[in-house]
Amino acid sequence: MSKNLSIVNKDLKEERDKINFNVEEFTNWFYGGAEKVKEKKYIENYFLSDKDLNLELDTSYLSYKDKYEEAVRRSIVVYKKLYKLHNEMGGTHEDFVKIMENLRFTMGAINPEGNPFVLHFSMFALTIMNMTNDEQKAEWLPRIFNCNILGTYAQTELGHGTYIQRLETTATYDPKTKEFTLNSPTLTSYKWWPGNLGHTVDHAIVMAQLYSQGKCHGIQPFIVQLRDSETHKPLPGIDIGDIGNKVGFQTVNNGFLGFKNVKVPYKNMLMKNSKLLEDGTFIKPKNAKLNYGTMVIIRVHMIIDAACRIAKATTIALRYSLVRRQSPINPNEIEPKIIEHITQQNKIFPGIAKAVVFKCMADYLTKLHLSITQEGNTGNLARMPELHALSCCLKAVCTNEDAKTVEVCRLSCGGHGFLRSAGLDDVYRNSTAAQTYEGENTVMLLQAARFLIKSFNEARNGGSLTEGVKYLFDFIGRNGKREIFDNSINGILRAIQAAAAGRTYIAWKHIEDDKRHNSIEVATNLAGVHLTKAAELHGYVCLLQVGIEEIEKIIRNVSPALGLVFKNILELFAVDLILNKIGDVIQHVDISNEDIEKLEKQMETLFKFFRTSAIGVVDGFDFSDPIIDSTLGSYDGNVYENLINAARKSPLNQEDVNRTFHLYIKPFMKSNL
Ligand SMILES: CCCCCCCC/C=C\CCCCCCCCCCCCCC(=O)SCCNC(=O)CCNC(=O)[C@H](O)C(C)(C)COP(=O)(O)OP(=O)(O)OC[C@H]1O[C@@H](n2cnc3c(N)ncnc32)[C@H](O)[C@@H]1OP(=O)(O)O
Ligand SMILES: Cc1cc2nc3c(=O)[nH]c(=O)nc-3n(C[C@H](O)[C@H](O)[C@H](O)COP(=O)(O)OP(=O)(O)OC[C@H]3O[C@@H](n4cnc5c(N)ncnc54)[C@H](O)[C@@H]3O)c2cc1C
Repeated sequence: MSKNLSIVNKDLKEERDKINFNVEEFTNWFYGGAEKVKEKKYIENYFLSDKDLNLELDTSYLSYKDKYEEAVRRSIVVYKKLYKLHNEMGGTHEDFVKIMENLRFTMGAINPEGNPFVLHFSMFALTIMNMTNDEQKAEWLPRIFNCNILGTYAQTELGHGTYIQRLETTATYDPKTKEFTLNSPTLTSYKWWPGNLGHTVDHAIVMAQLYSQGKCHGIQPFIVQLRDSETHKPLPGIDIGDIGNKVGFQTVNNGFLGFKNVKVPYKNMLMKNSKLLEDGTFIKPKNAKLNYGTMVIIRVHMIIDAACRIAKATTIALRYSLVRRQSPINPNEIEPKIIEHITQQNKIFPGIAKAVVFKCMADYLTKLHLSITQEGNTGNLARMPELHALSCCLKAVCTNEDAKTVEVCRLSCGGHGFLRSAGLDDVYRNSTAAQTYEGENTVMLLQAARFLIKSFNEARNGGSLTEGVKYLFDFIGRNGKREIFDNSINGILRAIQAAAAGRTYIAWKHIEDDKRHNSIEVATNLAGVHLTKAAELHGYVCLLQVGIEEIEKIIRNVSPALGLVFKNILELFAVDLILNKIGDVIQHVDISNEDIEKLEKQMETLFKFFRTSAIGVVDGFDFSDPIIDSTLGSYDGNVYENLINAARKSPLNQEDVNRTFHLYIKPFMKSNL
């Protein structure tokens, strides 16, 4: 399934013949074991081989409306099959999640501009699973699971996305009727952005300010029916629609929603955390931020999405760079594969390393999330802020890197990279959307910085710190002296830690100085640029630290040949990182010009070693051709044939003379102006 049967381009074959490790072993690591790879391939093939999907149709040429309708049609084909497969597998919840997780990437090939049901199968279902009491679970989960109702997560409004405390939608409780009345009191209170809301779903989790007994109790989640179950017409008092064309996500059907005196029964307020008694008495949750839980889960999931987008983009860029020839390096020699230009290696190899390190981080964060959630279920919420800060920080750093890397990959494919058929445009659009949704990245970094500043104060006062920020103690312990650089992987980690701690100190000092003339909030705002830089550096510390720990474990468990590749990848990530952050490092680390030159030389040596392994690693990401969906990145490397074949499918090429010639061009040419 994953390899097509055409003859492989000879340059690419020659590269593959030189691979000196077992690609399958790498694939098994990337997907969590041979069994999981088998499962992934089976699920992929199960869906993608279905002729009813009509994947031959290039939806990018369709109109906005036709794109949406085709996306809905294809999704229904997929979801019907999903339920069939789920039954065949045994029908457990774990089976369902297994299929969903594999389907995430397959879905990208089926609906490249987004899935009109994604919110139902993620945020809507997860919110009901995690924020309801037992009765509510019993009422809603079967209907959600069977898709008798379809839902989304409606939080963001026209006026507020970031500062959710100031959302304006109101839900006013009347104990006499035991109902809430939902209203959108202003234009800016209209819900705006929720995925699948426009014309697809009939229910939503609505985040609204709860008013009871004359008081506002902050934002709470409500499950609200929006459309009639038979006719799909908006229910009375509901003003709903699609928000229109966007930079990407064209078929996600993001919508707007206004309420005018919409009645919602008492039982529809999600009551796992906050509670409202029938008489209208409000009972606060143990931690008000528990209502932000679904966002945390999705931020954790977004790290693996970023890793996979980078993996896909680098696969395309590298395969293309191994078959494209241009510009002789020695004037009298034949034109080399463009990968021989060292600048091309510099564009692509660090990206491949990032995909691997981000995957390590995604695994780590998923385990951490599970363990902190289990603690939470026993009533221990102590580590919630740590998870919140870490997930915000890494969501921002990984999606920023993702968007940057995908764009560099596009540039590395020259002109052909600008073609839609190269397959990089949808990846880029999804990457850049991820920089904004689930928390705008600057805002996410500022949340992480809050945690850093708190930890810094804790460290100064001799308190205790969580594992991930213990490096702040080292900085304080050095008492103003700089960290001495040593050119080992741990030396690089210590240098990045020193830079992160140093920048945290600068931000902290900025706040302390400004506090003398301003409120703490104003002082914090004035230190904002330093705070975001500190949080970003902290994100890189986490990535490198987890990368080192995880890759050391991996090396102990894989063959020596693959172990060397992992070592090479880790060093590539580390050296690329320190060279990119050298300005911050110089400020806080005793590093000489010779050290920097050595690092630059080391990078060249690392490239040389990675030159032969790179194709094995990207093949090991194991994207099948339908998933890679790229004229430049297919397994066979027949890029020129692919390009001309794709061009011939342009709707304009289906006739040799377009009617505009007779309608406009010819009369214009004959008019003598
Ligand atoms: C059919 C059934 C199927 C079921 C199967 C399910 C299986 C699923 C399998 C896989 C699913 C994965 C699928 C993944 C695909 C996902 C695709 C998604 C597509 C797109 C979705 C996009 C969705 C959205 O965008 S939704 C909207 C998101 N909105 C935001 O992110 C808003 C950002 N703003 C905020 O989060 C907050 O406003 C804030 C955190 C920035 C600030 O909040 P605040 O004002 O209330 O706080 P303060 O600034 O006053 O105080 C900060 C204080 O609070 C602490 N804090 C904040 N948040 C938390 C938290 N979450 N936990 C703990 N603590 C928190 C913080 O630490 C600060 O503490 P201090 O001590 O410093 O005060
Ligand atoms: C593709 C996509 C899908 C989405 N899907 C959903 C969905 O399903 N459900 C849903 O509810 N929402 C959804 N959203 C909304 C999304 O979560 C918000 O757009 C996002 O949280 C950012 O909020 P905002 O639009 O209010 O930006 P703003 O907060 O207005 O940001 C504008 C600028 O102001 C800056 N800024 C704002 N506050 C601060 C601050 N405190 N400090 C410093 N700078 C600040 C930001 O950094 C940014 O540069 C989606 C958005 C997109 C793009």
